[in-house]
This record gives sequence, C-alpha cells and structure tokens, in this order.
Amino acid sequence: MKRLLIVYASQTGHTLQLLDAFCQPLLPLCAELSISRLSAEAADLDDLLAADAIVLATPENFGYMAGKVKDFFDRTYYPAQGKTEGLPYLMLVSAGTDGLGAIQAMRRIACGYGWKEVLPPLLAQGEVLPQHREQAMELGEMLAAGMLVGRW
Ligand SMILES: Cc1cc2nc3c(=O)[nH]c(=O)nc-3n(C[C@H](O)[C@H](O)[C@H](O)COP(=O)(O)O)c2cc1C
Repeated sequence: MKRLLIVYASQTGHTLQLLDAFCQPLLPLCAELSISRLSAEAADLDDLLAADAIVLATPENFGYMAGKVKDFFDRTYYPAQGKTEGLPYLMLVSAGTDGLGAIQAMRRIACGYGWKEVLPPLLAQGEVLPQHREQAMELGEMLAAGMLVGRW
C-alpha cells in the first residue's frame, strides 16, 4: 500500500481547514492509500522514510514556514540524506496577505533533500474561502490519483 505523509502546523486552524479539504477525497481510498496525518512536532524520521509522498501544510509566520515545520526539517535532514531523493511533495500554505516566503523557503529545503514538487502549491491568503477548499480537494484528488497509478 502506498503511504502518504502529511506534516502540518496550524495555530488558529486555517491551515487545518485547507488540510481537511485536501484529505476529503482521500477518505474513500483508505484501502489503497495509507495516510499519516501528523503535526510537525510528532512527525519523525521513521515517518519520513516510510513515505511515498509528503504534503507540507503550514501557515506563513514572519515570512517563513511555521517553526514546528522548520524543526521537522532540522531533525530529519541529515539522517534522511540520500534516502528520500525523488520523494514527491506538495505544499499547502495559509497566510494573512503573502505566503511566498514560506513557499520559497520550503522549496529550497525540499530541493536540499532532493524531493520533487509534483503539483503546484496551494496558497490561501486571508480567510479560507470555498474556492480554497475546492482547490485543496482537487489537489488531494490529483496527488492520490498520481500515487495510485504510479505516476510519481
Ligand atoms: C506570529 C505570526 C506571524 C505571521 N506572519 C505572517 C507573514 O509573514 N505573512 C503573512 O502573510 N501572514 C502572516 N501571519 C498570518 C498567518 O499566516 C495567517 O493568519 C494564517 O492563516 C494562520 O494560519 P493557521 O491558522 O493555520 O495558524 C502571521 C501570523 C502570526 C501569528
């Protein structure tokens, strides 16, 4: 069974709203796709090494990813070196007005691991709107479909 790791942080629930929408189309696939949805402080190296794809979901804080997500990278970067190359990933970002700093920073770090960004990031600025939820659901569908047909 393919395994999807979701690593997230959320202080006021906006990123979680995106994540809930993203996960909605995955629920009927639980017989074919194992999903580990973990807060960034709970996720560890074993979770990462077991993953066939990873979703990084975070608010933008001070022009960067949440500190807990950065800490996940700090804890896993060296021990994972050479072991996760080519891992498909995508990003979900909730931000007040911007979000590009968080996206750029995660992209740079993911590049260091050798991961492959397989779908464009979802950036929701301000309140999470129905259109953001729809986009998140579409991304969930596309990521799962790509994993199940072996596209990535
Ligand atoms: C400490 C802090 C720093 C923030 N910095 C930024 C920022 O640099 N850029 C931005 O667009 N929004 C910023 N915001 C707003 C959050 O990104 C936004 O409220 C987001 O939706 C929160 O998501 P969450 O509810 O999942 O924590 C910041 C919020 C906090 C609490």
